[in-house]
Amino acid sequence: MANPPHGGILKDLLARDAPRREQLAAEAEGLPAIVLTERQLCDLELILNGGFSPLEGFLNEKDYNGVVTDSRLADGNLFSMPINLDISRETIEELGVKPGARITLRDFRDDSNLAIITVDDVYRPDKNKEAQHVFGGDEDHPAIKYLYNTVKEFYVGGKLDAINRLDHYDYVALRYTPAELRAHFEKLGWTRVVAFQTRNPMHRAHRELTVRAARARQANVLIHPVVGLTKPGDIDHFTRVRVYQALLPRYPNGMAVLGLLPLAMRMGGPREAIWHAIIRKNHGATHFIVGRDHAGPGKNSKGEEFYGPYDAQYAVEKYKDELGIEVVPFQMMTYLPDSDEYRPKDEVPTGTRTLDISGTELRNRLRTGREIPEWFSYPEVVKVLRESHPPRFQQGFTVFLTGYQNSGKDAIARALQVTLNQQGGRAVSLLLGETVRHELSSELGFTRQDRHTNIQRIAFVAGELTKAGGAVIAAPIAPYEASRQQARETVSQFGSFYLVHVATSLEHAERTDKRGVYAKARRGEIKGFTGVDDPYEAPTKADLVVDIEKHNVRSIVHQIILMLESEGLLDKF
Ligand SMILES: Nc1ncnc2c1ncn2[C@@H]1O[C@H](COP(=O)(O)OS(=O)(=O)O)[C@@H](OP(=O)(O)O)[C@H]1O
Repeated sequence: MANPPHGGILKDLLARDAPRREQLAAEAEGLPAIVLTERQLCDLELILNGGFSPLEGFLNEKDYNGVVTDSRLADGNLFSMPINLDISRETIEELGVKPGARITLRDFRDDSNLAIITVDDVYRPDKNKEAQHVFGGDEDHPAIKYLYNTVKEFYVGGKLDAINRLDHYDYVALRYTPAELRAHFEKLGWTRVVAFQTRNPMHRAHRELTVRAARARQANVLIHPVVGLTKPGDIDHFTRVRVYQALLPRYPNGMAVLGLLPLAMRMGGPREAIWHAIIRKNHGATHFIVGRDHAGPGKNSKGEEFYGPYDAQYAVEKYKDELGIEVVPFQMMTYLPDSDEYRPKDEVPTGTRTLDISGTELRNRLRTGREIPEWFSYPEVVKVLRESHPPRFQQGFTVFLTGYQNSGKDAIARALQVTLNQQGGRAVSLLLGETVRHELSSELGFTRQDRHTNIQRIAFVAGELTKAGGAVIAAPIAPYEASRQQARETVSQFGSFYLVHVATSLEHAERTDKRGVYAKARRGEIKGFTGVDDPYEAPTKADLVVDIEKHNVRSIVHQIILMLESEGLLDKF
């Protein structure tokens, strides 16, 4: 038998309401609807499937206050994380959200009606109190930032009627609801299950740790990674799930199961650890591993940790008896090269040589293509990570040239395109101002707003091509600093961005203008022309500044190539 759920009954609302499904679905069509955010959707999924048992809906004020202050629902049950449906004043007024009202909860991805909430109350939370009690109050904390910047002013409490389960299209077979996981354990004859929470790729240390935990308790292992929302900057869940799948055969046959958890993490350290334990208990696990700095958000702007390294372990220890899931605390695992084994840090005799590779170091090695040793990870795991993190010479990049019309930027861009084509290895895309104006921005003029829009369109396309591993050369005038900065931010999400200022003087550009565009502008036939009667804001933070009066196109292209080479982008093909 799997572990009984928190509160005694698994609140599988989907199963409970299945007999009334058609009736509820018809009712939902005629009700006002709230379209849920991504975080709310994650929360809803775990309310509907019983992952958050004993919750049957979003917290009303009484439950919320209890959870915030004492980690307890009004009925006394332990629950450490407030689960709220936040809503703006406008939505309240527009939809008539008031006690007794029934409101449909809708999925923003496909407009499907997922549930109906019967409003218990609508209340304004004390966000300062929530920030302080639940997350520790540090304003750099990501959940506190989210609370102040994104969470709406009011919370709606109320129980739910379930209509549809959320549709997923990735790794569907691995997304077990608590009931499904319980049935699976039952089928396997597992009675003792150690759950392992993770939002990172798993390597040898994690495999050793989970096997050790299971061995000591004669249990099996549930690898239960979060695939909902994790910390920004984490490796995406698609890659991670492929990693877990690659790792699974490294466990003794039949020892471990992989199940995905659609949780929206808050990085709430101690509070989050208790919540995680409750969720795992609901999924049937009997044991739960809590490591160092469990669900911690890293460091604040002053470089300090938000929580003590073992605060999460102390917190779950405190509620051990009523949690009803045995918490397995563990220290960091470290590698002992002389005996070729992993051990928890506190079990390493003093003076013994140890080796570790930090997450940052791993990312560096992936980026540069440097070796990742077998003592650290399995080749099949490394292969998956390398596919998602190609070394620099396979990554995309954007070279963004800016300067006056006829500054030479177009000639440089064309010559650079040819040079990169000669090098091979990447598709090269050329986005000349002229081409973009024709193909993407033909309805735009040259007002500040239109020019900004034009540059952001270029940035969008450059970002997508960079993501796909291409080399992008863009060469609009791009006269405004703010537009260029925003373009840099857009592209940098996907790869390197280099701003090259073609700082040829206006006099030179105008004097050598064979097309007579400047002359037209001077005669007033073109209005608001850059350099004539519209400003060009010279970049303050260009990666390279070149000038066609000082160097010819060939040597400028060479300078750009040397810059790309020094970044490892042209290393080897
Ligand atoms: N008012 C005004 N100001 C600047 N440029 C003008 C203007 N009107 C038309 N053109 C012609 O448009 C081309 C430059 O467009 P860009 O997209 O590079 O400009 S911007 O970055 O959006 O500011 C560039 O075309 P080409 O000369 O063919 O490159 C300009 O000559």
